[in-house]
Amino acid sequence: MASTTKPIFKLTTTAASVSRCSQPPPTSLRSLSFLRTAAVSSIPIDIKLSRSHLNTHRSLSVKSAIKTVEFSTEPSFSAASTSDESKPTILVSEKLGNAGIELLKKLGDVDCSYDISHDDLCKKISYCDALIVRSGTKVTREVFEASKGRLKVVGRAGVGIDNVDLQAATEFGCLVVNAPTANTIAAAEHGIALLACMARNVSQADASMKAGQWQRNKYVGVSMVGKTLAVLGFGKVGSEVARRAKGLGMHVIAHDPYAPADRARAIGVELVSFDQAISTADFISLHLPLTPNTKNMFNDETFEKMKKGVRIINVARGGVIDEDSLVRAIDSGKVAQAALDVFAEEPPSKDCKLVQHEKVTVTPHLGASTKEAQEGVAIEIAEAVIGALKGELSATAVNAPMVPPEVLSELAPYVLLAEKLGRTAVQLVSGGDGIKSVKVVYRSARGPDDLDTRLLRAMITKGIIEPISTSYINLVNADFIAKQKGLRITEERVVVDTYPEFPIHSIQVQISHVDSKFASAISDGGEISIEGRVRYGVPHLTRIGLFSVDVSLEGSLILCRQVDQPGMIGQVGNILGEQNVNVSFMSVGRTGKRERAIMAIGVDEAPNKEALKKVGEVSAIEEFVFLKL
Ligand SMILES: NC(=O)C1=CN([C@@H]2O[C@H](COP(=O)(O)OP(=O)(O)OC[C@H]3O[C@@H](n4cnc5c(N)ncnc54)[C@H](O)[C@@H]3O)[C@@H](O)[C@H]2O)C=CC1
Ligand SMILES: O=C(O)C(=O)COP(=O)(O)O
Repeated sequence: MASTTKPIFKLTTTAASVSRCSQPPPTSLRSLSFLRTAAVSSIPIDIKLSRSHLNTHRSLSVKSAIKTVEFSTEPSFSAASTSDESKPTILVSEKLGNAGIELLKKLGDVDCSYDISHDDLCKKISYCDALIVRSGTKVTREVFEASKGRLKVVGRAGVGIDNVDLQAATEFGCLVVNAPTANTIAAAEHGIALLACMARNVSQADASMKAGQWQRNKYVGVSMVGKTLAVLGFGKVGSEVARRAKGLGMHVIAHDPYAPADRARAIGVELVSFDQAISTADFISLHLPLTPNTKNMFNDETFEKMKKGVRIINVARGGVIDEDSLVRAIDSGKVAQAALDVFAEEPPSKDCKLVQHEKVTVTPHLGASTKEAQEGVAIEIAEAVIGALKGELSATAVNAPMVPPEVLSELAPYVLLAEKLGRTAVQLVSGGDGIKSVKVVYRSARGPDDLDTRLLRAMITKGIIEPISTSYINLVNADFIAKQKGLRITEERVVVDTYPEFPIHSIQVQISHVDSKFASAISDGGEISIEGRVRYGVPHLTRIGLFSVDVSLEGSLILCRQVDQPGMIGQVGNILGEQNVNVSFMSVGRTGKRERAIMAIGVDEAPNKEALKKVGEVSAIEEFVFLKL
């Protein structure tokens, strides 16, 4: 079993045509919006651009993380690869619909180890690239640790992700995706089923008849029509419950601080405060996620505020109710009945008082369990996991920014520029107290609200941190790792008068409070400052400190500062040529004729020490630095 796969961040794209002018006119940008299928998940980047403007169909492959000092790249998994070795292993730990399993099988080896123990999960996980769970599997920090960095994605085949340690997932750079829509109706229908069942004592009467009784007087119920139902958590399930309850003739109110008022209005539901909701309702139906805020939200104090004889339905999460408090509230008569699909601990203990209570109707977490919902969820999660494994950014990512495909396609060339700038800037640092403060300035014709820079910031962070650490950084963990390392990244957006079709004109990276091994990279403010732009779809370095240059950020780079004079390019070129080092780009920026100049030389091969020594010995060269991009 190959265990060498690493998180990937992969953008795969083909340029139909690219203009050769330095700033392609707006029309050619449209042909540059070639990244429709650009995909992002994690590192390293592998970008392939077909440069058809050269009419050679030469494939330009930019492997970003391959030449750094402390960071070696093991073969990265690519879903496009056909070799079995690179097939991902997908562990499915709970029953998943067949349609989803079939989809997964097309991509990788699927191991259906249903109801696997936690210990066995920890043993298996280091061979798995993806894990698919429902609510029964606890994906703890231990699981991520045991995965040893191989696990790239956890797919939650359903909505609630309270059984996944999101913080640990993020720290380990593991994407978590869920399937948030396919079981909404099933859960709402189950909520309504429990509501009606409870109001009319269906389960109790059924059990009594099966025990040979005929107790018509004992099981007189209450009517629903005209009663007030408070929906707590007016999200997908909550609003579908509300819609159905309206159909039953109920007066529906809801509490949800984040719910849009127009959705409530459209369904005919009044949004009210928490206290108003719980104190006026005859029935309360819970549809909140389990979070630190909602844990034990229903406790002695909240039950006290409720109307005497209230009835409670919980199809959300057991943990939002303090179960001992609920038992007390039922026994005191404050709560007349409860209907519960979910429990703080699942399955609950055999002697769980709520399960045994005659005023409580229970089901074993069946909210999502309809054939239709399970097939839907299976397909939804399989597609999300497959996308993530292929390197696409998921629309249902739970612990990473969701970048819409159209934004992603626009930003793709700038993503590479961002990482290269970060990588270049960090190599210019020679000392100081470590890198603590980085400022990124985006120059763009677009207003600040029209530019989503999270992806770029993540890649700059990756470029800065990876060469100086052993961490693998991707969109999921970039902000976390930066924070952990005490790295403060601030962003500034400057509106410039240029083509608005281009999302970004230039990106500038400044590192302050550090010394530089190349003094010319220090700008007026005393910080290391470099700037870059995308030209012909390729990242270019356009400024170092106070000097303008124009050199493609590919391969390696030699930066020399010299007194501007004839013959310099020839001298350095000869030294490199003697060592068979191919020069790909050369650019000179100077403060004025015969004054200080910076020569930026792009080289395909890394020059050996002897060549670099000779470059340093050229008398007019005052300082130089060699950077691996
Ligand atoms: N029993 C079962 O089998 C199923 C249970 N569920 C659970 O149902 C719950 C709701 O699921 P969805 O509607 O799909 O999620 P959702 O995310 O669409 O809705 C949750 C709503 O709760 C609101 N909310 C969050 N904190 C709140 C607070 N403190 N007070 C009031 N409202 C708050 C949010 O603003 C959101 O609108 C989740 O806990 C989910 O896990 C969902 C499907 C099946
Ligand atoms: O989607 C949810 O939040 C659910 O609670 C459904 O859970 P399940 O997938 O049936 O274990």
